[in-house]
This record gives sequence, structure tokens and C-alpha cells, in this order.
Amino acid sequence: MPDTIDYAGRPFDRVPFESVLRRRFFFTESFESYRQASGFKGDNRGLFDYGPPGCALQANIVALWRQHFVLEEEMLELDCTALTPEDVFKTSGHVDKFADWMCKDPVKGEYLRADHLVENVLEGRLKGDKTARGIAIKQEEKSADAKKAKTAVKDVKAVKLDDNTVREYEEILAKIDNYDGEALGELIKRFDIRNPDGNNEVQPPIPFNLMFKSSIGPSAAAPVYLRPETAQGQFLNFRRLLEYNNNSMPFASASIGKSYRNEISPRSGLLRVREFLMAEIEHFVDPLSGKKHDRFDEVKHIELALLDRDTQLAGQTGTVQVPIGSAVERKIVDNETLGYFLARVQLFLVKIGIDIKKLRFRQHLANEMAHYACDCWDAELLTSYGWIECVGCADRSAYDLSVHAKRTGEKLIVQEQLPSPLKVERWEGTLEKKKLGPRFRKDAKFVEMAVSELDQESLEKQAAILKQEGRITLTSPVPLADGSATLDIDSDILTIEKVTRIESVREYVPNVIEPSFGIGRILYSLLEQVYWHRPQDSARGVLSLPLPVAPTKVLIVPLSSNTAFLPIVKKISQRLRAIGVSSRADASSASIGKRYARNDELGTPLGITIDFDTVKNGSITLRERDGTKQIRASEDEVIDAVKALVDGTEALEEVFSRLPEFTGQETE
Ligand SMILES: Nc1ncnc2c1ncn2[C@@H]1O[C@H](COP(=O)(O)OP(=O)(O)OP(=O)(O)O)[C@@H](O)[C@H]1O
Repeated sequence: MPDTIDYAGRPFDRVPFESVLRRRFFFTESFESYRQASGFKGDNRGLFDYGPPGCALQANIVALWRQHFVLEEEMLELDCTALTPEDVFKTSGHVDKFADWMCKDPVKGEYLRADHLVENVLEGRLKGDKTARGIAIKQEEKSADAKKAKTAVKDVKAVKLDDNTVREYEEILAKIDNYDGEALGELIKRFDIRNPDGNNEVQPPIPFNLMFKSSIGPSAAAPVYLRPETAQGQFLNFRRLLEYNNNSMPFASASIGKSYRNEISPRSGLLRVREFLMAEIEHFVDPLSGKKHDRFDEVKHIELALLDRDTQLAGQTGTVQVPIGSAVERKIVDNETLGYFLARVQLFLVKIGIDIKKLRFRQHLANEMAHYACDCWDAELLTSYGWIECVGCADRSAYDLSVHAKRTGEKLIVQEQLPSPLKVERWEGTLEKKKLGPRFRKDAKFVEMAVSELDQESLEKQAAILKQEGRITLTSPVPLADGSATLDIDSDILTIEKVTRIESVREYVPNVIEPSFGIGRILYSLLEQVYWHRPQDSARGVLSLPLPVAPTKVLIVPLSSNTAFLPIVKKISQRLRAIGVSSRADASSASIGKRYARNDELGTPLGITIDFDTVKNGSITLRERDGTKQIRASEDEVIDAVKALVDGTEALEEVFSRLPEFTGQETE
């Protein structure tokens, strides 16, 4: 795991950072009091409530996301339900395949995610090796948590490994996401990996489906799942979206909403939770267009730090800095549309305050990819927990639209007018409707569906069987009333022939490129990356959140509780409200220094002070959070400057060099 440094370039310390987040109520564990109450049998791990600054920060990130993607790219926004019938997720493959591998510790009854278990134990052994070789343990391991840090260091047995083992462990860790259950089981056996908590042997990995199951209605007969991603609602509305877009391609839909995953062992605070906010884009594109993007030229010069598949398979983790144009040209990134979104994701993350040096794009290994994806790159952010996937950019090909169309019979396709008519030869199956109904009754519609699902290759094959045997057997798309799944169809009902048609319309299933953002992971990683403390006092934390995302933009501080200041505080708040700038007045009895320190921890970028000179001549001071520099000017000038800063029309340095610096004391 790489060392992390804070915003000021010093080693990052998670203890005071977490204490700031708790103290200032950015977020807290849900149902905490119940967890501590005697007799509570629930499990509240991986569930979090956001407090006022956390909510405001999240709302600002989401607002910028909508502006950067939905508005800038004219995406079609949707808000679909989280409750989803089981049938939808059976079709999409989630019921069978949306699973992680887990191992049970039979002695403690504890369940562990198999890849995380292997990762933790091997990383622990490498740390032990470093200790034995006298190499300093990294800062984040020393300071993870006051109590845990001691155990962590104590638990690391100073055992020297031979050089080959070190190399082997490092290679396994570089491609840990590529192992399936069987391979993880072999690693666990081969390296005698046990539950670090109690040192018990664990059982072989088994798959665990991550979806929460429930049922709709009092009869409980209709099973549903809470969605683990917002994507399916977007696919199922494709036909309406295309119509809304005047049948014009390509286009993208977008959705912001909660998703739910029953993580095996939630950990690392907001980074792995069971309920989280997602923002997802589904960009629909013609597969024959080479997945070109007409705005690719605007981004092709942007350099990204890329860690490709081959590098990881070679056991390495170093990135290369490549302009996205050249990465697509060299086929490191498969196509322009995927490349376009990687660059736009980087621009967004930097806009909200992510340090570009702590951002990389990592390509998925073959086994790591979700069942629906054919290529995938993750935007990963460096935190004290290591590199964390915050945005997944997957090429889902035509998978989802095809499977839903097959299951429902709804045509999830694009019809494109051809410039001139084309003569095409095609196999076609025709059913004798008059005989179909009486013979198949309720199952007739399944016969129609089964025949319509046959592609050209299957039609040709079935035509030969029909000719030879006078009957074909197809599998019904859904189980039949008698529990069977086979449909015997005779040649008096079905004919399959090769026909020649003149076509003036081309039909195709679009491919989908999907950037998928976990807002909570981005929010947490951002907070870590902008945290630092004043050099003179490690207890005085600062969150250097950029103005556009800061929960509150301006702090208004009257020098004391003198009633002369009250109307001025009211007037300034009103003026800021009128220009759409969020502010908070702090008229508490704490010293000015304390009140500023409190707001540094909340990430408030600007502070206005009102003192007796304000009463006399109407001047006020404006303080900037990071450098604590102050200027003094008239109320109008300061309000105008705040507006320019919030609108982004003037930079901080410009404002603070243009207006007179204030180095004195506020007048009491
Ligand atoms: N349990 C979770 N808690 C918080 N955010 C999550 C969680 N699972 C996924 N996300 C977010 O949703 C985004 C898209 O989900 P995706 O399915 O690509 O994640 P994933 O590959 O399953 O993540 P991981 O491998 O870390 O479990 C991720 O990039 C991440 O930001």
C-alpha cells in the first residue's frame, strides 16, 4: 500500500482526521445507540447517516455532477424505483452471478470475503518481512487508530520471508481481483491463510449473492430485490428514451439514486457500505460506428495515469501518463467513447477538489469484470486505505438490452433509415396462427417468443431439422404450466424459409458504455485528500474543500455578543442569501480564533468579521481559510468579491491582492 500524505504534504494521520469528521457531524454510524443497547440482535455495519455538513457536501457534489455530465452532455435523466421484480434480475444475470466469494470461520461463526482475507494476510506478512529487515512501517499503519494501531503493530510478526516468496506475494496482490473462488481456495490452502482474528482455519470459498431480497404485497408471493445499481431501470426505459430523443442516436441517460448491496463484511467507513448513493450514465452507441465520440477532439490532449491489464498481470502497479488520444490510438483504451468518459471523469474529479496525483485509471483483469462487461476501467483514488475504486467505467456491449428484449419480447433496438434500399437474404420462421392457438393454448405466446428468439444461424439449423424430421424442439423462455420447458413444434404449424427482402431500414441493438459513480466513496476520499492541520497545532484540523463543494461558503462572525452587531449580521446574511451564497452566523461566546478553527474543520472557505469599525464606517473583513489572510473593505466590495469567488469569475489570489490587506486586530 503506498504512503499517503495530507494536503499540506505531511504524513496523513487518520486518528485526528476521523475525530474531525465525528466532531463536526459529517456522518455517523446509523442506529449506533441500538448497537450499544443490551439485547440488540441487529447488524448495523455498513449503514451510515449523514449530518448537516455531510449532506451539504454530498448535495454540492451531486449538483456539480449534474452540471458536468447531465447538462453539459444533454443527457436524459431518469428516476427509477429501487424495488425490482426478481424476474428482471434473473434476466440481467444478477440472481446467478452478482456474488462475491466468502469463507466461513467455523469456530467463530464469522464470514470473511475471500479476496480481502488473502489480501490482508499476505499484506500483513509482507509488513512482518519489512519489520524483520528493519524497514520502517508506513505511517498509515502506525496511526490507523490509536488502539488498533498498537494491535496492528503487535500483530505483525517480524518474520523474514525469502526473496522468492516476497516476489510471489507481491505478484498475487497485484492481480488479486483476478482470482475466482477456486483459485482463492487454492491460495488459502497453499499459504495456510487463516482468520487473523483467532487464527482459525477457514472453509473453502463459496459464492454469496450481494442483493437484498424481499417481497411485494401481503401475500409475499412476488419476490423483489433492492437494486444493486441504477442501470436496469435505464435499460428498461430505452424504447421511451429513444422516442423522447426523436429516435436520434447516440445519446445517454443518467440516474442518481440509492443502491443496496449486502456486503459480506463492510469495513473502512463509507468506502464499503450496504446502502449508498450512485450516479450512473448509460451511453447508447451504434456498435458499427467503432464507438467513435463526436466530442473526443475536445479531450484527446488530456493526460491520464493509466495502469493497464498487462502491467498488472506482470505483477507491477506503476502507471504511465498518456494523453487519452494516444491511449485510444494505441488501443490501450478500446474506443473513443470509453476514452472520452475517462477524460471527463478526471475533469469532474479535479473540479470537485481531487488531487490529480492521487488519481489513476486501472483496467479490470479478465476475471474481475462483471458478468455483463467486455472492458472496464476504474477511476481509483488514493486514500489511507490504499487505491480505492470510486468510478467504474464499463463497456457493457449489447448485453443488457439483448437479454431484456429476449425475455419480454419488447424491441429494444434502433431502426435506422438506410440511404438507399438494400437487397438482403434472410431466414424467417412463420407460424400458422389458426392452428397455433388451439394446439398450444396458454403456451402459444411462448412458442411465438421461442421462434422469434432464433437468430439466423439457429433458423438455418432448425430449417434442416424441420425438413428432415417434420418437427423441432425449442426451449420455452419461461417454464410452462405443466412445469416442463420444451416446446415440440410440427411442420404444419411452422415453416422456416430463406427469403429475399428489399430493406430500407437497418435494425441494431445499441452498445452501452457506462460510467458508474459511488458518491459516498468519492466524498470520503475527497475529505481525506483535503485534510491537513495547522503547523503550530496538530489538533487544529483544516478541510481545504474548494468553494464549489464546501458545505457552507461563508462564516459570519460578530466580534462579541454586543447587540449593535445583530442587525449587521442579519443584513449580511440576507444579502448573501439574495445572491445564492450559503452562510452561517456564529454568534457564540467562543473567541474569534476558536470560531474560525471550528469552521476550518467544516471546510468553510471564507469568513466575514463584524467589529466596532463596521458599526462606525461600514467596513468588514474577509478571511480566507487556508492562508488565513484577511482584507478589509466596504460591505458592498466584500459582498461583490464573495459573489465573484463563488461564481468562479475571480480567483482568490486576485481578490486578495486587489483589496487592502488587514493585518490589525478587530476593534472591541
Ligand atoms: N459497497 C459499496 N459501498 C460504497 N460504494 C460502493 C460499493 N459498491 C460499489 N460502490 C460504488 O459504486 C461504483 C460502481 O459499482 P461497481 O459495481 O463497479 O463496484 P464494484 O466493482 O463491485 O466495487 P468493489 O469491487 O469495490 O466491490 C463503484 O465504483 C463504487 O464507487
